[in-house]
Amino acid sequence: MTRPHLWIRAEARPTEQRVPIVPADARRLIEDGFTVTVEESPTRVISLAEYVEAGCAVAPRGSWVDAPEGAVVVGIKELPEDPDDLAHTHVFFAHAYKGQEGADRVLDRFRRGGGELLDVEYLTVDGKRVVAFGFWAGYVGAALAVLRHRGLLTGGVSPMSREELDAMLQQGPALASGAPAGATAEPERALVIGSQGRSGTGAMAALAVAGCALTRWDRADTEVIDKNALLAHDIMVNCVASDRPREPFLATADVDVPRRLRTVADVTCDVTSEANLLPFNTAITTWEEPVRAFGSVGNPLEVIAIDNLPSLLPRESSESFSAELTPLLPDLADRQGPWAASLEWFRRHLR
Ligand SMILES: NC(=O)c1ccc[n+]([C@@H]2O[C@H](COP(=O)([O-])OP(=O)(O)OC[C@H]3O[C@@H](n4cnc5c(N)ncnc54)[C@H](O)[C@@H]3O)[C@@H](O)[C@H]2O)c1
Repeated sequence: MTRPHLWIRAEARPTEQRVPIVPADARRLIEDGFTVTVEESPTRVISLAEYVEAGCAVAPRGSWVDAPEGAVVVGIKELPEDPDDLAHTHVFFAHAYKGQEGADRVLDRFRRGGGELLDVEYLTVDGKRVVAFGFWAGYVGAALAVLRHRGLLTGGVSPMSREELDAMLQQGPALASGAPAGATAEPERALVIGSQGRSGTGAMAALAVAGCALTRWDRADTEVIDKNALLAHDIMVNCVASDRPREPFLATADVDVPRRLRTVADVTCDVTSEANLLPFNTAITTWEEPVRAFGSVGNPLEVIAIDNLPSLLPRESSESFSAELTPLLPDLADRQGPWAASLEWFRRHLR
């Protein structure tokens, strides 16, 4: 069976520490007959030595442009601006099929160079995505909401390890001011909407580590939205994959009513979409300024809507992404299964 040469490129973004294939999986692929080359990278969370130990060849950063014909270049986020023409097969998240900014230029680069895009977002089986970062997105989003609620998130955020994050979560809920000595703090009430999905599962896991009292809602629980029940939580995490407009979970009018709810993590980040289920917020927040406040000073509703949450836990995100991608790679040479589905999207958009 043909095994293509996999070329793990260095990520172009200076803040991106993730990698699509981790050394343990690279080793398995090499044992299975693949050749794996890994580029040097100043940002990757995993050291080059671990790849060398696994049997990978090493190449300079950005040398994929001269990779042998037939090599498949694997990355996570966007390619660098150069070169103009893309001649290889590339596996990454290109965000090129929904009219996104810069999408035409990406497709033009493939058109001119004769290369091929196998976008990870479109690797599907029976229409369902098979490689995604959802779990860790939900985990980090929920964790940041808890830390904010406890007064432990006051500035920007940057990539960290799960151990660091969990250690902060395990400090437990803050005691109310004026509480008597020896009193124990009540766990925060936290609601996850979309709790059965990938990010919802991750959110539930982080909230459990934090010791919160959990409520989980999925589709059946939001057919009729019990607004009073929703507002009686301290923390809400929105993990819903929503593709059409419907009754919002929280409307602008809900921001100014008396409510217990104070902190929202919008993992979904559909902030500019007509499917936005939290329409009082129309912009993402950032690593530098993760929190935006709505409502009055005495009754704020604080929202965290960071759209690159998995990059904040680069090692765990890389490991789970690699675990999902690696079993698909034996079908890559023949463009079978999910590869055929992704290739079909590319061909349709290249016309
Ligand atoms: N912020 C980030 O960094 C980041 C990273 C990854 C994914 N995401 C986004 O998070 C969202 C969820 O992704 P996922 O991988 O967890 O999706 P998923 O398909 O695994 O899960 C979505 C869940 O939402 C539920 N759901 C759908 N409509 C609902 C409704 N009206 N009420 C209640 N539940 C409903 C589904 O039943 C499912 O359980 C997507 O919009 C995705 O783009 C954001």
